[in-house]
Amino acid sequence: MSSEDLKRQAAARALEAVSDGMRLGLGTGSTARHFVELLGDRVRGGLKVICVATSEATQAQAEGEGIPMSTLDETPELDLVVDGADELDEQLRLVKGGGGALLREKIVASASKRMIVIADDSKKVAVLGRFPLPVEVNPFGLEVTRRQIAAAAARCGCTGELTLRQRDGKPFVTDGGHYIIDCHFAVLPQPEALAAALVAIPGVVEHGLFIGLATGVVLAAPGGLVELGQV
Ligand SMILES: O=C(CO)[C@H](O)[C@H](O)COP(=O)(O)O
Repeated sequence: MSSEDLKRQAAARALEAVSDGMRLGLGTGSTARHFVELLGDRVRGGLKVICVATSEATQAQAEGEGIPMSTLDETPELDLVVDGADELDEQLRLVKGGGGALLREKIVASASKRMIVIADDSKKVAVLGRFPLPVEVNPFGLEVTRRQIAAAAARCGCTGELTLRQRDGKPFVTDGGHYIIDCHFAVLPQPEALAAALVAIPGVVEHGLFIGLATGVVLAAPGGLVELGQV
């Protein structure tokens, strides 16, 4: 079974948690893309939902599927967000932002009663950190912020290369107009302490550690689906 098949299976399971009248957050990335496609089928079949996207890319996909879309200003309370992740652990702590949408993803997740994460089982790790931690930063004072991230991380037991994310030879720019520094720490021994240290840095807009937000996880493995938390 291909990795895309596994992602679609996880997406299909999450769709079972959706019912008529729900206000939904739509995640970003290749796994969330399957969910939006499957949701589009259900909407065309008569399901009534209103949705908020976590990125311009997802907004465009959802509109193309004919899914009724809203904004967080019009719909500030959501019932459920379904999103992917770059890494997750047994405690449902996540690393997100591989697709660069972490800020909107976190705002949408914070507005939602429940967050179901969908992924193939390669994303589950014993200790977070194998996937470089994305940190969204203001372009102003980039080098100051980079040094402050390195110092704060070292106090939390994390060392490694900090690289400015690039696309086509230029800094990658998020939907919010910010840059992303990818932190290659290999392990994050104290995720909560690191999260608190990063948000205290003035130039840091947001970081990719999602702690206390996911309420359920659907992992697709070749042998079947594995669920963590409440799905
Ligand atoms: O955080 C994200 C985007 O900012 C994605 O959810 C994450 O990168 C997972 O993507 P994929 O489903 O393509 O593996």
